[in-house]
Amino acid sequence: MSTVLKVENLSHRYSSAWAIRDINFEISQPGVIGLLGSNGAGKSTTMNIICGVLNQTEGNVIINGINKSKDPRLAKKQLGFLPQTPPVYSDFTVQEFLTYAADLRFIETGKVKKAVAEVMDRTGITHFSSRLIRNLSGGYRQRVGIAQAIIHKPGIVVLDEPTNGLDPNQIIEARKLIREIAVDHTILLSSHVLSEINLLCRDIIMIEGGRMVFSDSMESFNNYLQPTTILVRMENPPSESELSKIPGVTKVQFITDRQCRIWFAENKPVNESIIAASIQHNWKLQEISLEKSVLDDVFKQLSRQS
Ligand SMILES: Nc1ncnc2c1ncn2[C@@H]1O[C@H](COP(=O)(O)OP(=O)(O)OP(=O)(O)O)[C@@H](O)[C@H]1O
Repeated sequence: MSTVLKVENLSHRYSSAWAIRDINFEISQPGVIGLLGSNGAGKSTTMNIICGVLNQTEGNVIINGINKSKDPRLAKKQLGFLPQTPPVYSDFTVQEFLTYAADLRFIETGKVKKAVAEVMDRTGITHFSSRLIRNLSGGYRQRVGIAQAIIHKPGIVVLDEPTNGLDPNQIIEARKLIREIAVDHTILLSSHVLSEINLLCRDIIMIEGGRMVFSDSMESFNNYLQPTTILVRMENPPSESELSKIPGVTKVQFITDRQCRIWFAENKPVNESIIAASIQHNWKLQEISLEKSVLDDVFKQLSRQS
């Protein structure tokens, strides 16, 4: 399948410091690709460059074979963008705003009406077509934001933290819509929340401190996450110091009277030793489960390796 987006040696320097250095990746088929990074990692800078809002200091962005620096207008035609704050005008109705967006995206005048109707249907906002955007809920405003990003049927859609600021129900709805759109679009979606990327994305690109530290399938990322702690619940638990004596245990912390979290040395889970000790001392084990690394630990591990 042909490459939809290629990012080559991308670096950007704001006045005082480098925000991103040497980012490289290639995306070639429909689906959602996650751009994961903590706050300040460089996600927005990368996305703003890809979408032509910012010019990179070094490197290339090639969209559907078109180099963004050489032919920005044609490159932009291949791309839809929803920035962190939806670029919607509160005093426009949904229909007026999308008609305006169609114009900005160079859709031929005779085809605008149909494009607006189609995209409202696709994003589930037809019933609000005459409503002022200022009177829409955050979730529907976000739908309008997504609609303007796909109205011209671009090859790639870039969504910068699209579920940020939405309530839990709106988040579920937004994810559903993103999955639907991903059936025939390639979506690059940023988030600082691993679980969000995990739920939505086929592949993951992770940046930290402006550098790319991981790029592979979500499946191999999940395999990479090693368990580092065990959550244990016992009806008759021993003291913290007694648990700490089990070989391999590095730290014990009680969360409630009967539940504790146990840390162990890297790659050496101590679950079997805990089960054996519980039987021996009648601690009455009720629950034991391995917990995978928290995102901060993953960032640290991957950053160290790069
Ligand atoms: N206009 C700017 N001028 C100077 N430095 C900037 C500017 N915009 C961003 N930066 C810096 O560049 C780095 C990357 O910022 P960026 O906004 O791309 O990160 P991010 O991963 O999108 O973070 P967030 O999730 O908080 O938006 C940060 O250190 C940030 O402080």
